[in-house]
Amino acid sequence: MYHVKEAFYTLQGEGAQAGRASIFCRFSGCNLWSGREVDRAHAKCTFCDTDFIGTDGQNGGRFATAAELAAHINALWPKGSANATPYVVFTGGEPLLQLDTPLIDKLHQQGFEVAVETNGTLLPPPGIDWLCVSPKGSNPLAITQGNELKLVYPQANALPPAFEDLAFTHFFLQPMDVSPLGLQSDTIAQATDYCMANPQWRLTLQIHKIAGFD
Ligand SMILES: C[S@@+](CC[C@H](N)C(=O)[O-])C[C@H]1O[C@@H](n2cnc3c(N)ncnc32)[C@H](O)[C@@H]1O
Ligand SMILES: Nc1nc2[nH]cc(C(=O)O)c2c(=O)[nH]1
Ligand code: SF4
Ligand SMILES: [Mg+2]
Repeated sequence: MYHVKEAFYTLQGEGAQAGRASIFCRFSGCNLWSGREVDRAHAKCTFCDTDFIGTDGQNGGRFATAAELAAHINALWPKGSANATPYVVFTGGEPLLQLDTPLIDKLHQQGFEVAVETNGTLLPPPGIDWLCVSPKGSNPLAITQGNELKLVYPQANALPPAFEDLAFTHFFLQPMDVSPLGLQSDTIAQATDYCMANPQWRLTLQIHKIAGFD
């Protein structure tokens, strides 16, 4: 049984694929936080910007089989876009708690490229077409290679030099959005300064928040 918080058609807002039309499938649940505000301060990941509890979001629900969830995702992709490769981004919560080979296979059969946004602490199933790893504090990485490493910045226990020799094609700093924490801090300026001083790193901004879409 797959538990999906929400699923929607939008543009990828982050990283090297920013601007690309995408179905986002947000799985429920995470291994680093319960998702409850009362637990945030003591969680293994404390700055999350996302509600991933339950299955009550837009197009959310419980799906008994890979075929059912793949069909649900396929129905959200616009018809008559024959020159674009359909693209689905699995996120969460932590998608590697639920994403499996049968679901990836079904999506490939339907012509989709499959992307994943993960905290990197769990091993992925084979067949993922675009893997984005976003380390969280001192939580050990199980994944040390992929397409992009997207580090939320700054994090006291996850400094960029700890990651810069890993086998990723792209290295991004994403300024921490501290508004979910009720804080104010110029993390965009801090990330900008770091990328200018350390050119291996590129700045990525969350364009969906700037532009005002999901
Ligand atoms: C909500 S997470 C879900 C996927 C996975 N659990 C992970 O952490 O990568 C999606 C993306 O949002 C990023 N993110 C979460 N909270 C953020 C924040 N407050 N500011 C900037 N990026 C954030 C994560 O690092 C990750 O790249
Ligand atoms: N537009 C848009 N792009 C995104 N890229 C990563 C997101 C995520 O929450 O994983 C996200 C999201 O929530 N919305
Ligand atoms: S690991 Fe990802 S989903 Fe889980 S709490 Fe952290 S940012 Fe949110
Ligand atoms: Mg998000």
